[in-house]
Amino acid sequence: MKIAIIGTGNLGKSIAKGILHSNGATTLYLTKRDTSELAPFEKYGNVKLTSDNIQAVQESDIIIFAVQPGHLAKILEDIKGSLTEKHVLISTAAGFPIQNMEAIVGAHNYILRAMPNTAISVGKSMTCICANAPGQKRMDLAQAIFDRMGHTMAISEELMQAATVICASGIAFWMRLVRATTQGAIQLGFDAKEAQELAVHTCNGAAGLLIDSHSHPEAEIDKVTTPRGCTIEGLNEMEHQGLSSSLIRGIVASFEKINQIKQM
Ligand SMILES: NC(=O)C1=CN([C@@H]2O[C@H](COP(=O)(O)OP(=O)(O)OC[C@H]3O[C@@H](n4cnc5c(N)ncnc54)[C@H](O)[C@@H]3O)[C@@H](O)[C@H]2O)C=CC1
Ligand SMILES: O=C(O)[C@@H]1CCC=N1
Repeated sequence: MKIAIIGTGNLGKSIAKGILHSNGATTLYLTKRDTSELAPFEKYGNVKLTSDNIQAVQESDIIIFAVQPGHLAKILEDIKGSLTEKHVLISTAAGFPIQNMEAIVGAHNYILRAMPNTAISVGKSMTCICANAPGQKRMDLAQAIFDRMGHTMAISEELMQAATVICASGIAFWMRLVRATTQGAIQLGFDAKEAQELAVHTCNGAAGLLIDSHSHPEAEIDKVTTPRGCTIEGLNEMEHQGLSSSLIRGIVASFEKINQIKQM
């Protein structure tokens, strides 16, 4: 599989690492206006670095656009003359609708949007994907690529903004919860390194319980909460302080913001 990542910044580098660690590409083009920062990728034999987007497109089958939304239209204009029927276009640009891509390159192309998160670099991204009508024929291919780097879900485009908040911004939200747990553990006597280890692996275990058993969080909570015990005491105090409410309000605020700053 010949893949190009157009615009290898924060997310593009994470995707590149995920593809390389999952052996997901025979050739991987990474483009950036100044490629010097991408030098660490040169150690991989199948990686080619270039600032020439047209060359990367011509020599690849799957094109992943990981540029800021404001740069995408110009790049699509630049490369549209090099597109052939083999190309599958996948954009990660938040808030740049498929319709706008179609208006530039043509609605006959396979056009998809993917919203991975930065955990793609360690093969654990939650990636939501949607496609235009022709692109539906390439959904399986796109899901196969991103499934190698985590978990995927096909969604309708109208939910892409919500998916961005829950999955992409969600990494930051979960990090803050882990940090708060770590701070609590330090207050209880663990050193910072131990505290983070405890927090991270407990978080991983909680997610693992839900992923493997498909059970409901409250069912797992019921198994832990001894009547008159310490867990329910802590949980109820967290809720008195607004834990669930603050998370939900934060998610809604994030969603309102993304709808203000993005086009769709
Ligand atoms: N899923 C996620 O977790 C996240 C997604 N995003 C979305 O992903 C996209 C990329 O975000 P970041 O990686 O944070 O941005 P970034 O600014 O770090 O990376 C974009 C890269 O594109 C390069 N670039 C700009 N114009 C170019 C051109 N003409 N040719 C080649 N390269 C060019 C820039 O030099 C830069 O390195 C954005 O649309 C953003 O909305 C952003 C952050 C997180
Ligand atoms: O914070 C943001 O606006 C971008 C989109 C999703 C993650 N980062």
